[in-house]
Amino acid sequence: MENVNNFRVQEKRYKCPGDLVPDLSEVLDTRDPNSYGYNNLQAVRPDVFTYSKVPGLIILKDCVSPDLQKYLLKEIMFEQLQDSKNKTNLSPFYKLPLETDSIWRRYHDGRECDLIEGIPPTKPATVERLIQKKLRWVTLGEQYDWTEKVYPDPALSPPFPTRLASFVEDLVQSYTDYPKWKAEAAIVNFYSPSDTLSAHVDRSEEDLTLPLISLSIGLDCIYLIGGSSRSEVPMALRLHSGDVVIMTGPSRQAFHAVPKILASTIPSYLLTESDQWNRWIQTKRVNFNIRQVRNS
Ligand SMILES: O=C(O)CCC(=O)C(=O)O
Ligand SMILES: [Fe+2]
Repeated sequence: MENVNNFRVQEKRYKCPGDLVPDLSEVLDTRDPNSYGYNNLQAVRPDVFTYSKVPGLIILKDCVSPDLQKYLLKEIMFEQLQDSKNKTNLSPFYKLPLETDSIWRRYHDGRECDLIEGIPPTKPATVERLIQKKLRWVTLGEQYDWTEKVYPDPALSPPFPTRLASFVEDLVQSYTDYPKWKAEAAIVNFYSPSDTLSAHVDRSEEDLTLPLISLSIGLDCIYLIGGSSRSEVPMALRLHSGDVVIMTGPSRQAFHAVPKILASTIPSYLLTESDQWNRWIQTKRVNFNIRQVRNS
């Protein structure tokens, strides 16, 4: 049965519209010792787990403090998003205002009804719609060229945010065999409850054995990770705000996907800011996917 797409079967099982909740009875949850597969977790240290069926995967539960989570979200929304060197999925389609007039700042200042001009044939859209629905990713540091499928000249790229870099570099140093690993590029993914990310392997970096870091803030999600082919049945893992996953060893080149974002799971510590902020984060999962691009 080598060519049965077992990954697809599991994606379909968890994918469901908006606020609906799929059957979670076969989802591993590091916060619930009674959850499916919990007995296959090995605790390397308290709150640091490996999982026998996905060799190389390291799960760091609750690894990002609430203060650091808020700092990282603000760094992205207020600082990185206003820099035209950081590409977003909106960049080719809208005339995005930048710096202190950025779409986030307008949203945050109560100007969510402002219309942002589209680049023809794209029609204009409100700040509200761009921030709440259409913004799906922004890239940091070395900017991947999705058309040419390359990382362009590093000399032209904006600097990688320093606090994010040092935080994840310390994690890679502590938990993997790659002490010199450097955070050079990141894609920050924004998901609402109806958004998904389909099965893929990240293959654009020069050395595909170097670890890849995935840091999650906001709503919980179901993360699927399998093996080197789509025929392998993936494990389903519930990720919470503050969790980090390190894909190293064989898991670095394993198929993975996000078939479901779980509505109404926002931790209360993320809801202590302005009304606009709270209204935004309440329906978002923000994932920082961080890579070393160059062969050192
Ligand atoms: O959102 C996630 O947890 C995964 C994102 C991902 O796999 C990617 O950006 O390549
Ligand atoms: Fe990925």
